[in-house]
Amino acid sequence: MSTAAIIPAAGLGVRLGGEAPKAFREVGGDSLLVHAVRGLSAATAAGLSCFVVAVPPGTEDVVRKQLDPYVGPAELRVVPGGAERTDSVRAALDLVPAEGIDCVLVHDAARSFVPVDVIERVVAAVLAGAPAVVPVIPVTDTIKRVDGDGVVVDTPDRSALVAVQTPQGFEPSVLRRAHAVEGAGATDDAMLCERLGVAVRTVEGSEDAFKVTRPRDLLLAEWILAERGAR
Ligand SMILES: Nc1ccn([C@@H]2O[C@H](COP(=O)(O)OP(=O)(O)OP(=O)(O)O)[C@@H](O)[C@H]2O)c(=O)n1
Ligand SMILES: C[C@](O)(CO)[C@H](O)COP(=O)(O)O
Repeated sequence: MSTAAIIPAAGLGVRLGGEAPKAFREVGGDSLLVHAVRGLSAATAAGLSCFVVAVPPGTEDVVRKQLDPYVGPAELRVVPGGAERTDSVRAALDLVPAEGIDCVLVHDAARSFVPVDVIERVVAAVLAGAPAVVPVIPVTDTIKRVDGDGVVVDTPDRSALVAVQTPQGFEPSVLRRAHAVEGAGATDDAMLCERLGVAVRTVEGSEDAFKVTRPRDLLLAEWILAERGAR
């Protein structure tokens, strides 16, 4: 059994702010990207044999050196990312080995602290036959749909809503088919599969798999590291 991990890490992090691209921002002395790669590597039951990381163009050599100590025996490939997340994933997918891979994970560098059990659940579900798998957590706010003027249209039944995280897992040919079609407006890879009519299965995610998006998320990241260190 062999898994490849695509890590889109080419975003600028406009909402986070700061000088460096988001994946290079440090928490506890390591970049968010290093935390993400270390997390995936720790999921030994996932059988990771290859990492393909999409990075801001021009940073490929620096990233290769930075990540090399954390990938263990797995192969490391680094590619320049694209304008949108979907473009970065597609560029990385082109470098996933064509043979011998049973599962492809797509994992945001910005979801740097995903617990091992979430990663392993996603891979296990793909290996059990699900073509596409996403980790999810319940929505805790009441969600409303609004029109262009900000007026509430309706309130969807919250029990049928979930928040979607990464890593998302795919049977390799399904992900390739999904990315072969126009990806405009897709904010995750499962959405591309949905457009093909592929059934996307959910597994339990974790609050620790939150996406570092805004400055206060860095405080949560520091807290998670401190809590894990204290265990
Ligand atoms: N062109 C892009 C845009 C995003 N990403 C990656 O996709 C993940 C999720 O994206 P998001 O958190 O939205 O990151 P940014 O696009 O960097 O954030 P912002 O929208 O605030 O600029 C991140 O790991 C980010 O690096 C990417 O590889 N290529
Ligand atoms: C892929 C993702 O993290 C799943 O929640 C999310 O869709 C990324 O969205 P963003 O618009 O790039 O923040």
